[in-house]
Parts: sequence; C-alpha cells; structure tokens
Amino acid sequence: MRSPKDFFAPLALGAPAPVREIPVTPSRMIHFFDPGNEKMAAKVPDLAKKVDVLLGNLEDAVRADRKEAARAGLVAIAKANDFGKTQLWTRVNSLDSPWVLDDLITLVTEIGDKLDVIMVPKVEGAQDIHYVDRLLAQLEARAGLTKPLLVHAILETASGVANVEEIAGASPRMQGISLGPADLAASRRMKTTRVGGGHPGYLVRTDPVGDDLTAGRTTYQQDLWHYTVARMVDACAMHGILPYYGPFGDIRDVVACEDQFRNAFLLGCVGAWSLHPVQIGIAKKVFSPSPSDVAWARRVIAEMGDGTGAVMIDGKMQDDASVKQCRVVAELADALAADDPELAAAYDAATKEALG
Ligand SMILES: CC(=O)SCCNC(=O)CCNC(=O)[C@H](O)C(C)(C)COP(=O)(O)OP(=O)(O)OC[C@H]1O[C@@H](n2cnc3c(N)ncnc32)[C@H](O)[C@@H]1OP(=O)(O)O
Ligand SMILES: O=CC(=O)O
Ligand SMILES: [Mg+2]
Repeated sequence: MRSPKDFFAPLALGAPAPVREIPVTPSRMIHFFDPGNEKMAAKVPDLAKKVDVLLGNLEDAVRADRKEAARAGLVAIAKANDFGKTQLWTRVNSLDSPWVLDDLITLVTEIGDKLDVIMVPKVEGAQDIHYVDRLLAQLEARAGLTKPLLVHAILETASGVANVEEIAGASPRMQGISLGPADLAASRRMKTTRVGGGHPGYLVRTDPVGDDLTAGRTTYQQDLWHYTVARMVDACAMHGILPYYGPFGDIRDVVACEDQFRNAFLLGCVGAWSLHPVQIGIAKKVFSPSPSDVAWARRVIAEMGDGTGAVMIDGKMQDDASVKQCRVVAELADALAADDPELAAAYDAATKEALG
C-alpha cells in the first residue's frame, strides 16, 4: 500500500500531478461505439452533440480481427474532431489480452491530450489499477501530457466485487466504476443469459391462502443487480468517485431499459451506458432529475432556512437530513441545467409553480 503522503505524487518523473477531486461533469450516458465500424464512426460528430460521454470501444463487441482497425479508428476520430464539452473516453482491452499494451501505448501517445477517461475491463483488485496507474504515468511523461488521464473500472468479476472498496480507492486517477452485468454473470456462474436487466425466474411469491399452493399467489420479479449496484455505490461514495449502471442488452425493450436505469439512478448512480442511439434519450431522461422532484427539493431547501431544525411541508417532516437529500437533487439539477437551457427552463417553471 502506498503511503498516504505519496498518494498524490506522480508515479513517473515528468508525469502530471494527480487530481485531488474527480471532476463532476454530466455523464448521464456513456455512449459506446466501435471506432473501426465505418457506419458508426460516421455518426460520431453528430452523436457528440447529443451525449455527455462518447466512448470508443476496443474490447468486447469488437471482433479479434478488427482490434487494430478499432484502435486506429479511434486515433483518427479523436484527431479529426473537437468534441467541445463532450468527454471522450475509451474502453481498452482487458489486462490479460494481447492487445492492451498497444492500446495504452498508442492511445496515450497519439491522443492522450484528447482523452478524458480510460475504462479498464475485468478489474479483479487494486493490483490491476496499480499496474495501469504506473504505466499511464510513464506514457504521460513521455508524451509530455499536462493533464492526467483518469481511470474507470468495470465491476464484472466475482473478485472485483469482493475487492470493490480497494479498487475504488486504489489511485487518485479513479474516476468511477460501472457494473458489467454480462461478464459478472459469467464470472459468478449465474444462470442468466441476458445482458443486464431482470429475469422472470428471479422472484418472490406471496404466501398461500389455505391449502391451495397455486391459487391467487402473486409473484414479483426482483432485481438481480440490486446487491452489486448498492455495494458499488457505497464503495464509490466512500472514495469520492462516480458509480454507473453498465449495459442493457435488450435494445428493443426500451421500457425495461428505462426501469433498470431508473433503479440505478435512485440507488445513487450518475449514468449508464448507451449501446444504441435509442438508449441515449432514455439515459438523458432518467439521469436528469424530474422537474417536480427538483421543484420539491428547492422548496424544502428554501423553507429549511439555515438547514437545521424540523418543519412540516405538505404533511411531511423535513429536517437536517432531508435537506441534505434535497441538496443532492438540487445540485445535480443545477449542474445539468448549466449546459441545457431547455432543462433549466423546465426546472425553473416547476419551481415557480411549487413556490407559488
Ligand atoms: C457486454 C458489453 O460489453 S456491452 C458494450 C459492448 N457492446 C457494444 O458496444 C455494442 C454497441 N452497439 C452495437 O454494436 C449495435 O448497436 C448493435 C450491434 C447492438 C445493433 O446494431 P444494428 O443492428 O446496426 O442496429 P440498427 O440497425 O438499429 O442501427 C441503426 C443505425 O444506428 C447505427 N448504430 C447502431 N449502434 C450504434 C452505436 N452504438 N453508435 C453509433 N451508431 C450506432 C447503425 O450503424 C445503423 O446505422 P445506419 O442507419 O447508417 O445503417
Ligand atoms: O462489459 C460489460 C459487461 O456487462 O460485461
Ligand atoms: Mg464485459
């Protein structure tokens, strides 16, 4: 373990100083695209105007014989475009793969100044982050970068979940963690073949009435990912980094996708992955608090004055704790509204109505 005194020292001579706070910029959707797929790549300049984060994916979903084309494609796209406030991330290949070393060397050297975050898949423990941390520092120093690259881990192995707290705190580069339900299901030997989402077999049933075990017993489908998302959120909050839900693979089922994203939002996640353009709007809607929730939060904050004591608003008790809950919602709304006049107008209109 590194001494706390050295935690913020660069890991290579000439590398930029690590950040002390993770920048909290909108990242409601991390939009995945294959940079070696010409059709997808052509859509990138336009998509950049619609998403918070664009992610050039080099790992799973890119065929083995297209890995180099994807890497070269991402370099070309990053060099050819200015994405403005939209962040550019990449997902490199896993640390045990034959491609990851060239991914990191090429991307940091060629487009390190354009990239914000490097997503590392299949992280098993702090040792994986330490490896990437040192390598990035060496590459940053050699490339003369002035801003450190941040690292995002995917939580998709059983040992990664067991070690999630140490992963979250392994480096000042740690920006966040995403749930990877597909690889995680495989690693745990779960018996679902779905990419995220629920399963009709994972349920609870109401008790029988009398001797008949079959009649009138309602079942309720449960969330397979509740435990992992909640644990990931706690690990991230403890270390001041950001939690995300990952992929929802049933692209056609926009209704269940919205539900899964909302569960994650309510539990504390700040965003989710969009795998297809249709999921961008879903993530934007879900991970932006609703105007009525924002109006309520602002009203509680206004009526609570200095934030101490207890008051009754519309029959509901508010006190020092609930005003903090309201600040979470109001601060997120302010941050999102700062870059989105339409959202700002919706929040202000609802607040005006609520405050009378
Ligand atoms: C478990 C995990 O690791 S999840 C993360 C890895 N997976 C991914 O990154 C998957 C990314 N998404 C995809 O590959 C695709 O969306 C697929 C394969 C799921 C579906 O692709 P398609 O069958 O082409 O979908 P569809 O026909 O609806 O696409 C409509 C258009 O949107 C484009 N498109 C689809 N997905 C994307 C995307 N993620 N980004 C940009 N454009 C896209 C298609 O190229 C197509 O373009 P066209 O109209 O010019 O032909
Ligand atoms: O990479 C994501 C996953 O679900 O696996
Ligand atoms: Mg995966």
